[in-house]
Amino acid sequence: MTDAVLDVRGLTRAFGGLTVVDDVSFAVPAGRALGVVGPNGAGKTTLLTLLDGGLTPGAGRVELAGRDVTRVSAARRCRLGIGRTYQTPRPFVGMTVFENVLVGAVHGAGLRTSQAHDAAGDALVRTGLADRANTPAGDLRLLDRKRLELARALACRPTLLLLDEIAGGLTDAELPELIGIVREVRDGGTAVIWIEHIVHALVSVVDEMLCLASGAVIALGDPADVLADARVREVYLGSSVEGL
Ligand SMILES: Nc1ncnc2c1ncn2[C@@H]1O[C@H](COP(=O)(O)OP(=O)(O)OP(=O)(O)O)[C@@H](O)[C@H]1O
Repeated sequence: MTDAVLDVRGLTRAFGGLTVVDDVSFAVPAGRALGVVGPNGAGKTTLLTLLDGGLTPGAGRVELAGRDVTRVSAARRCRLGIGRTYQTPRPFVGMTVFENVLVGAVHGAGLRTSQAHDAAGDALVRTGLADRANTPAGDLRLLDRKRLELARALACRPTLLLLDEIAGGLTDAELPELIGIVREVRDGGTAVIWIEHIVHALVSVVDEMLCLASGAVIALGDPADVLADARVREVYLGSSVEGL
C-alpha cells in the first residue's frame, strides 16, 4: 500500500492469444498528472479500461487510495472516485448540456438530487460551459463537446480522472483552453491520467510520462527524458505524432 491515489502493479490483459497490456506498473499521487503515449494499438485505451473497471485483468492489481479495486465493478469504481472521458463522446444529443452532466452526477457518482445539481453546476463552471447549460448537447461545436465530456466526468467528483484523447480534433487555437481546464483539475488535487497523441498538449500539463509499446512500458519518468528515449523514438519512427 502507498499514499498514491492510484497504484497499479503487474497489470496484464490478453484478448485471445494476444497480450495487449503486459505487466504494467506505475503510481499517480494526488495533484499529479501522468501522460500516456504509444503508437496505435499499443494498449493505451485497454489500460484505461482496466483502470475504470470496464475490463478485468488476467493478472495484476489496481489500488485506489490504498484499496484493492481490481475486481470492483465500473459502476462502483465511479462512485469510489474514478471519472473517465471517452475517445468518442456520445452525449444525449436531445438533452441539454446541464441534463447530460446531471446524468453523470446522479447515475455515475450516485449523488442525491440537490448534491447532484450542485456537482453538475460546479462541473459546468469549471469547464467554462455554464453559459451553454440550456443548449441541446447536439448543437455544441467540437470544443464544447470536449468540455461537456470533461464536465460529465468531473460531476462525479473524481479523485482520479482518466482522459482518453480529449484533445483529438481540436485546432491549435482551441487546445490552450482545454489544456487550462485539465491543469486546473490537476492543481485542484485530482490525479490525472491522460492518453494523447498530441504530445505537445500533454507535455504542457503532465508531470510524468509513460510510453507503451505492444502493451509493455518502455519508458516512464520525466516527460522530456521519455520523449528523448531511444526506444520511444524507435517505436514512433514513421508515424505522424504531433510534437514528438
Ligand atoms: N475487445 C477487444 N477484443 C479483442 N482485441 C481487442 C479488444 N480491444 C482492443 N483490442 C486489441 O488490443 C490492442 C490494443 O488496443 P487499444 O485500443 O488498447 O490500443 P490503443 O493504444 O488505445 O490504440 P489507439 O492509439 O489506436 O487508440 C489492439 O491490437 C486492439 O485491436
